[in-house]
Amino acid sequence: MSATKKRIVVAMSGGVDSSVTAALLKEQGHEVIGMTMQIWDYSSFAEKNGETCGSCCSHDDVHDARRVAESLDIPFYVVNFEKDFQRQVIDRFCDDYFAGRTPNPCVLCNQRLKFELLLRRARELEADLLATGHYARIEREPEGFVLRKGLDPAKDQSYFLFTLTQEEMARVIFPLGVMSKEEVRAHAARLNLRVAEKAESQDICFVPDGDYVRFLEEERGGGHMDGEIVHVSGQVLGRHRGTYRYTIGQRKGLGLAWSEPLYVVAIDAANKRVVVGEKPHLAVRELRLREVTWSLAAPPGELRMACRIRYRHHEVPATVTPLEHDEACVVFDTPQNGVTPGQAAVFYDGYRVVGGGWIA
Ligand SMILES: Nc1ncnc2c1ncn2[C@@H]1O[C@H](COP(=O)(O)OP(=O)(O)OP(=O)(O)O)[C@@H](O)[C@H]1O
Repeated sequence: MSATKKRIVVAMSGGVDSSVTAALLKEQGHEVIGMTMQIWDYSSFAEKNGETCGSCCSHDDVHDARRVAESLDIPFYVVNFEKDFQRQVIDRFCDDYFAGRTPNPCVLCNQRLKFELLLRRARELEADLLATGHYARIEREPEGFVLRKGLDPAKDQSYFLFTLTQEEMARVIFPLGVMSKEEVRAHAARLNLRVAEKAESQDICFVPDGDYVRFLEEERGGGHMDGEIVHVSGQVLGRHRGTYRYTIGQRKGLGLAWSEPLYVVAIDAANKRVVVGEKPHLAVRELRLREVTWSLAAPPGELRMACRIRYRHHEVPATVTPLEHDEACVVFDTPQNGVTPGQAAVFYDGYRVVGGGWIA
């Protein structure tokens, strides 16, 4: 194989982005191999609910990915990671909700499945690289690999990728990171890919109808997290049917009569309490992170950075101090609403991802 021609495994979901990724790499003359992870038994959902609905792990999508691979005339493999997905993503998703947190399963799926297990499979096939259709960029700088935001601000997915290590970044490419979604769709049309008009995938692929409460109760049963709704002053205002039904900042569906609008400001799962307060009670100046990872080495002391506390949050200036045991403390210049345990906080220096961790 020539120096520039590489063997590249493309993680194919059946969607537009990864299909275009595979097609462009093939067009550039690389040896491309398609690989799809079967991560969740979609048929059980469809059976229970009598529905059809595409998501990143449905059988329809495996079928679509296979069809695209056939049209590109590339080898195609399906790897069954259902057990790993259950253990590493779904179980933690449920654990988080039942512990009063609001999880972000996409980060874990990237970390544990795509860039650990799938990357390992790619290496077993002696591939030089693993490519995905993520909108982010990996660049090599003198001090090491650097993860950067995708150029299209509306599509940037760097937030979901903050856990990438140097070893992983050396073996992963994101060819779409320099493109806009329109450009990608135009490539799909030009390359005659039949997924060109396919809809975007769902937020949480294993909850295709968005009813995560039903999903949790099917997984773990309901009725054991019922308790009181309490005002920050200590006054009991009512009862709820499970702490996992609530998330920080939630205003709707509380069913409380009060002179001012009330928001969920804390979820105390140990005592099965949902704590509510007026809007000013949502503001948080400081938070603690656990399982913090840094793109390069952990900085020796505090750093000024821009911090994003959920995917659709505009990053805000903060001081981040690394602590022992992979923890960190973040102090915002201006208090932020909606600081939610279980979500990821990601630090940026301009376009560059410096690190991130899980809000404790
Ligand atoms: N089941 C899967 N098997 C293999 N790779 C996957 C799978 N799901 C997602 N990916 C990879 O991760 C990337 C990002 O996934 P995400 O769920 O964000 O999809 P997306 O942005 O809608 O992309 P696509 O249009 O390719 O579905 C995909 O482009 C693809 O490379």
